[in-house]
Amino acid sequence: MEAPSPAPSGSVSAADERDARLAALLQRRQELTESLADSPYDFILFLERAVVYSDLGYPDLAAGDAYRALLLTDEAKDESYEYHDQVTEALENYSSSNFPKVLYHGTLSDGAPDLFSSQGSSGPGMLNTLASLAAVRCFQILALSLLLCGSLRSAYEFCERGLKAVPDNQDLLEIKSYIERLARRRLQKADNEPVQIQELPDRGVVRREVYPWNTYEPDRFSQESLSFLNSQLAEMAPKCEVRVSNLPVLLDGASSTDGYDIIPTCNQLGLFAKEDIAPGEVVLQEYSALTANNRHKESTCDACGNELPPLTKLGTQAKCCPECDDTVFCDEFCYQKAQELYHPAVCNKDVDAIAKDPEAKVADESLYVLLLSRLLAMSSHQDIHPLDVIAIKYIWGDFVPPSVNDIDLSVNAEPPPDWTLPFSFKYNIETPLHILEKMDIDIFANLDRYDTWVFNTAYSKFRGTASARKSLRDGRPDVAAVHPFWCLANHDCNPNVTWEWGGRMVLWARKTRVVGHQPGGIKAGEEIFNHYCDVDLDVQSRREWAKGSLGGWCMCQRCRDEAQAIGL
Ligand SMILES: C[S@@+](CC[C@H](N)C(=O)[O-])C[C@H]1O[C@@H](n2cnc3c(N)ncnc32)[C@H](O)[C@@H]1O
Repeated sequence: MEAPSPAPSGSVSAADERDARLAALLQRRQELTESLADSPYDFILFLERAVVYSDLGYPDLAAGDAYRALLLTDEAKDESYEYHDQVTEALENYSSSNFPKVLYHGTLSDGAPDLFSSQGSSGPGMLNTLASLAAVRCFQILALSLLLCGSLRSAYEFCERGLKAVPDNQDLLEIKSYIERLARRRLQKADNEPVQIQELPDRGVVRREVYPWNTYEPDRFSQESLSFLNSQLAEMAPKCEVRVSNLPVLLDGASSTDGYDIIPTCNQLGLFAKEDIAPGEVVLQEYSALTANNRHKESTCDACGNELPPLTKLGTQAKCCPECDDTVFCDEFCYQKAQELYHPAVCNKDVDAIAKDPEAKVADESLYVLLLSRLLAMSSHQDIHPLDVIAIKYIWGDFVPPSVNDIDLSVNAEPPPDWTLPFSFKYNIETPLHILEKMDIDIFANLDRYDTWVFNTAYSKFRGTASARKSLRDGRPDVAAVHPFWCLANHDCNPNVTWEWGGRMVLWARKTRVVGHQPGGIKAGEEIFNHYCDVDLDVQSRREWAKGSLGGWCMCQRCRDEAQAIGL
């Protein structure tokens, strides 16, 4: 075999071509985002950006844009709708001689030619033609993108809605058969067995990353970030400080490195003792209003998530919001915190029932979307970008580099294993937009704050850091919270602290350590190690658990020693 000849100088390698294509797509995305800031009701721009997202390999973001475009096509068709006039104005420059290229996609009107030809090529007729064609394009992008994200039931529903308008549309028919094929494979059904829509899985996974255009992530290791975090920490944990911690790289599964003296490590943040802390002493006490409760009309504080105080003969210290009686707080402190941080954005806005009392199988999802809802209320009330809300700004979302997430874009490709952010049309796109609309936020004109990628970034930060409490009645998770300082403490299966969440999240120095029942207490300079799992479990169970919750095989000293001792 001949050795490959070196590429002639000046020739472009495949990698260079790929990089150039990526750069051009990112540039186009930026331009379209800026155009949308100027003309937020132009559904053609949303569709164009959806296509760019698809080409970049972000089908979830493509679905988000196609869905906003679809909502705007409805606005265009009905004069009585809220944004009808704005859509009409935004689209007045399109005409039959300046027809949007994004609508030249196959024969969008297959099976229903009259639907489009009879509507006209100027004025309101033109608007209707554009809206009808764009709606079909939206259905195609939604169906295909949601299929790629694994949200099969929603993909199928959009296919069906599209086929109702254009029954012979080839793209939609093909996508429908792909969905059925994939569903049969996932449900382990034979090729000819019918698939019922209700049985289609709707939960998939998408990329979990700092998007290339996300300028909101701080450099968490910079002196500026550390100083800010430590100024905030001073009151809740006076004997601790935030520092860079060197942690083992988590592995995907069993490895032979348990006995090694040196294992691969990476830098993250962690909490450290600045002074000696005595056994049993409180290490940290943190208040958070980034909480969620998925039971409608439950007796918990709207702000901190704690059980409301009981009614005594002298009454109760609980306090209702004077404007919306259904919202109750533990006491004056929680009421004032809510007023300061989020409540005016949702007061009397009819958001209370959204995502409440869910079926058991989506109890977790409902808590995450309710945490997002609280974050959106904080962002709106504090008039800042959601990713600048202090409660999440410095949280690391266990992101992986965008290059690791790149995909094969063919319809037959499975999501690659590195996609780890749970996704569904309902919780990542539809419900957040519904919540914003209830809060009287214009979901088109405020795209810079409330774009789909912003929701995904917030979800990445919640997953892995939110703590949940289970109901004593039925064991379902019904209250959740994010405590951004508590969650800076890393995990160890021989922890030196333990935690409890009531109205505050509290960390205590353990009186006795798990390994060898050594006395507790933490020396100045030592790292604070919390436990994310039940440390009484055996090493195998702890490591299985850690794969889901910590992000990989736990490599703490106790796990490595115990695994080596039993020859795992
Ligand atoms: C709740 S955060 C802890 C704070 C985090 N280190 C930071 O920089 O913000 C949980 C993440 O920290 C890392 N982590 C925590 N404990 C660890 C350990 N014992 N070994 C390796 N990584 C750990 C994992 O990446 C995990 O997903």
